Amino acid sequence: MDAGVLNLDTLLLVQICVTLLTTALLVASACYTQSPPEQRWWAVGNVAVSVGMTLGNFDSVPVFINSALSYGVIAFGLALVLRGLRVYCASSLSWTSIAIITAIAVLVAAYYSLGEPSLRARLCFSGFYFALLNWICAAAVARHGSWRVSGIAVAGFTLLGLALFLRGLHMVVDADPADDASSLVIGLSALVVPLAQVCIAFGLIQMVMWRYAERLRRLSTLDALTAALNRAGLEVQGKRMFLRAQRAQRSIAVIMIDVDNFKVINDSYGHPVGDEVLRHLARVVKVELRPHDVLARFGGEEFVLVLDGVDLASAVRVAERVRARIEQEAVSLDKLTVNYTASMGVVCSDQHDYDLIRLISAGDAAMYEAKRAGRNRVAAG
Ligand SMILES: Nc1nc2c(ncn2[C@@H]2O[C@H](COP(=O)(O)OP(=O)(O)OP(=O)(O)O)[C@@H](O)[C@H]2O)c(=O)[nH]1
Repeated sequence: MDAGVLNLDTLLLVQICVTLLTTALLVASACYTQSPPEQRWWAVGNVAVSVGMTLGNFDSVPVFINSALSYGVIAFGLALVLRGLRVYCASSLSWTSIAIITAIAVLVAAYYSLGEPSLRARLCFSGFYFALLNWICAAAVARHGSWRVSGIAVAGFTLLGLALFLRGLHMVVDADPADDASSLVIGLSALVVPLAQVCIAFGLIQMVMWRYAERLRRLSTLDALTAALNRAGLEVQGKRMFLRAQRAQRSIAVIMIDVDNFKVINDSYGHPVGDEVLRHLARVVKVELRPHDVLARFGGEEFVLVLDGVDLASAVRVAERVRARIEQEAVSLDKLTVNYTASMGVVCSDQHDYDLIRLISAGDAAMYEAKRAGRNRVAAG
């Protein structure tokens, strides 16, 4: 296939249009008021790459501008994209590193355009250098998180790097750098580059959307006041825990916790203090939790604690520890100090089978037993 069939000028135009479109896509999504910082780096980085590519395609401007300056701006843009990726991966890229990445591009391109002019050397360098930067971007994302989330972006950066690398390699091997139009490799890479750019833009937006959806999903299962699970979260995680425990024939215990005379606390000190009591209770219980245990706010001032692989006697000991800590620790808010207590009902799958709903209602009954017996105590059911 002759590269002329691919019409190099048209492909170049397509490449610039796609760069502008993907830039617009990234800028538009970054304009959303709560856009994460990485998205803004990607948008600014893409703008810089677009500007650099446009500068590089002006034949009428001095050679320093269409080589050194345009290469510098493209490298700067890629470094900003890399910074965004590092921010996404909870890390960063210093301004010194960004300056070094940019300076290398400017200096080498300036050397081959002003010092020792060589179009071939300049094109080789740009192919290899930009390929390397894209592969560093691919590696930064690939190391972090799952392929389902970042696979498209990694593929895009890898593909773009490969197209640029082949372009550079082609210049080393046999091309006449002044005669791009006759080269199949150049034509094909001009076709692959916009494809990879679209891949990268969609991949980056997908990464952010996925994280956003994850955050919403997590928030929808959490109680906003105490950060314990809410009932929806308990249903999902509790069921999973029960299935795991049943399969492994492990006992599972449920502790129902209810603040004593909470209405009196609210009425005497006000709702903000009542809220602080609930937050305090959740904090105290969380200290006792192992990573796979679950705490949920069941309603008002009632909490459920599900302990995996724990028998009734051990669960009673945990409940007793939590009860004692609650009794000892005072809650302070706005110069007010309040002491409160809680009653607890403890039940275990050994006595009541592997059924979350049944265990919760049996635990509730045991907890009311504790209330009837005088509150501030633990009752086993
Ligand atoms: N501050 C605050 N109060 C809440 C919240 N949810 C429910 N309540 C209050 O919790 C109180 C529960 O009162 P009751 O059901 O009578 O229970 P109690 O006073 O703790 O009495 P016993 O359980 O018998 O010890 C009610 O006054 C509700 O308004 C909340 O999120 N914050």
